[in-house]
Amino acid sequence: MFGSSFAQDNRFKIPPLSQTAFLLDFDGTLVDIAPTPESVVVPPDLLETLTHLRNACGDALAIISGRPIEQIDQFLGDVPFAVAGEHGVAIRHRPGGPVERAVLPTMPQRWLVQASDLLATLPGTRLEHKQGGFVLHYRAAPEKAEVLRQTAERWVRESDGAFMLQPAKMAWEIRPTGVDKGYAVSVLMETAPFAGRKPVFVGDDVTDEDGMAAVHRMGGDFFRIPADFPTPAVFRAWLASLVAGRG
Ligand SMILES: O=P(O)(O)OC[C@H]1O[C@H](O[C@H]2O[C@H](CO)[C@@H](O)[C@H](O)[C@H]2O)[C@H](O)[C@@H](O)[C@@H]1O
Repeated sequence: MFGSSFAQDNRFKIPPLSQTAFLLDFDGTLVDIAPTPESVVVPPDLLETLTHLRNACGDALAIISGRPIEQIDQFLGDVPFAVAGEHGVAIRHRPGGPVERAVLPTMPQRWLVQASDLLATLPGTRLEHKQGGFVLHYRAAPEKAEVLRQTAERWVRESDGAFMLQPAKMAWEIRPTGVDKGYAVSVLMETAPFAGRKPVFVGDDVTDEDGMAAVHRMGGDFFRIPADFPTPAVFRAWLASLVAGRG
């Protein structure tokens, strides 16, 4: 029902696809949130929709994720043209191109050891290691959120601004300060095929707000799940309606 009303709703009006650049978050936006990072399911028709979208917008399709780029590759293959991972730390401008990594502070290995030891005592929690930081997941043990937050805050405090605590969905992430999703959007929008187009960012989480702020500064549009699209499925239906010419 929602899908058939996009064309009538001015909130969802965007420029012709030939003048638009799409910068899309992954978890909770393109795909539904799953119990664990690796159990996410890419719906069969999503790859087809994104392929049509990329063709229609002259390759100006990027995924801007908190995940490492390699994980996005595992889920989406070479369907997106550009990928930014780890909240903007890593950027690949084109398929098969080099991954550019921002030069940022190195995380003390001691934190990782301490995190690993702590989580071993907290059933239901899990540690996700990234190149520049790590995530403390508590989706299966929500009662552990507070103890994990307090511990993570101590690490961040002792880093004297070099690292930050990123609130995430049922998780806390320790990540280096200095770049964010807004940085990734700005960098990508400087070069072809993105430059000169109107950016559209879609996301669902706190980390996406930097991307939204960046496109807003550039005169672009942003949409949020669930405020604009109640679920990733409705967002996917909007994308499908765009490529079908009904957006
Ligand atoms: O920026 P995103 O592409 O949205 O990635 C954000 C984080 O997503 C993953 O964690 C979240 O999604 C999992 C799968 O649905 C879920 O199990 C977990 O509770 C969520 O926090 C991923 O694991 C992180 O690395 C990303 O930063």
